[in-house]
This record gives sequence, structure tokens and C-alpha cells, in this order.
Amino acid sequence: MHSYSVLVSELEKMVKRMVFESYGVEKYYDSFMESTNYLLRIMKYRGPETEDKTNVGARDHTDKTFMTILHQNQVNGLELKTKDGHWISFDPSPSSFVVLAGDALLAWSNNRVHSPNHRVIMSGKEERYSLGLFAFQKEMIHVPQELVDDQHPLQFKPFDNYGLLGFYYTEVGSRTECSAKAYCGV
Ligand SMILES: O=C(O)CCC(=O)C(=O)O
Ligand SMILES: [Fe+2]
Repeated sequence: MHSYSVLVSELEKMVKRMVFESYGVEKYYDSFMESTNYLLRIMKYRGPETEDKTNVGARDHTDKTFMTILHQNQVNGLELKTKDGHWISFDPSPSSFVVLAGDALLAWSNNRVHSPNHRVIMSGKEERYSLGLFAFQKEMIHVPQELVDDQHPLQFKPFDNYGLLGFYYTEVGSRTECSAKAYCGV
């Protein structure tokens, strides 16, 4: 378990570096990484009672993380919503990892990186297992000044990633369409 989380956190670091480099803000990468916290969770989803039905394994949501990395057994079920509102399912190979942007990345990037809605819908008899590596930031997140200009005015105030998570679990937070905008939007 420990070596799995070390390996997947290496993948998370690599993807994050690519994101920082692609926006030309790699000078913030090292200090950003020092403040990253990981949570590894194992999820088990049962199939529906009868085979003609489907079961909602996880309701439609966006993650409150900065980034999430998912890995599953051979049973599919994860669906992602495209920006134009279509749900898509997919068939990852056994060695595939799914990298999802969370709401903290959406806010950090000043709304450039979309954090997609996703859900788990179960069909068939087999159980689905997935492993999720959830990356959060411990320290306040600021939109890099390089990502703010006349065409891209600042959209998010500095915010606390765990505060965003806590807000999502409140009555109001659970009902808002974009928790990042409601929590720390300008
Ligand atoms: O099991 C999965 O593939 C997705 C789980 C998920 O979306 C979550 O725990 O936030
Ligand atoms: Fe999720």
C-alpha cells in the first residue's frame, strides 16, 4: 500500500510539474509541492440487485482536491461529464490511471483548468474497486500573478483547500453548482 502511494504520488508530481511548466510558473512548483498532502482511499462499489438495473455508486460531483488520481479493477463504472454536458464512460486498460483536476486546480489556474463532474454508475454483477489518491494543499493557495491579466481578470481570492472541502460539506456548499466560485470567487 505504501509503495503504491509513493508511485502514484510520483505520477501526481509529474503531472503537476507539467501543468506548472505549461503555464510558465514552474518557479512556484517546489514550494507548492512542499505543501501537498495526500489521502489514499480504497473504494468498493457493489453491482445492482438485479442485472437489468443500474446502481449509483457515487453521485455527480467535482473533487475538492487540487488533483485526483484514480486506478480501478476490471469493472468499469466511472463516467465524466464533458463541458457541453454529455456523460462519457470509458474502458481504461489495467495499467491506466485517470488524472482528474479538482476545484482547487480550477481556482489556482484562474478558471483555466476545468474540474469535470464525474460519477460512478454500476451495472452487472461484479464488484468494482478503485483506488483514489487525493492531493490537497496545506497552505493557502494563491492564483499566480502570471495567470492574471486584462484578458483574464482575477477570479479567485486566496483560499484554503481544506476550507473549500469543509464548505462543500455544509448545507449551502453542497447545493452550489461551483463550490470554488461560491467559496472564494471574487
Ligand atoms: O471510484 C472512482 O472511480 C471515482 C471515485 C470518486 O469520484 C471520488 O471518490 O471522488
Ligand atoms: Fe470524485
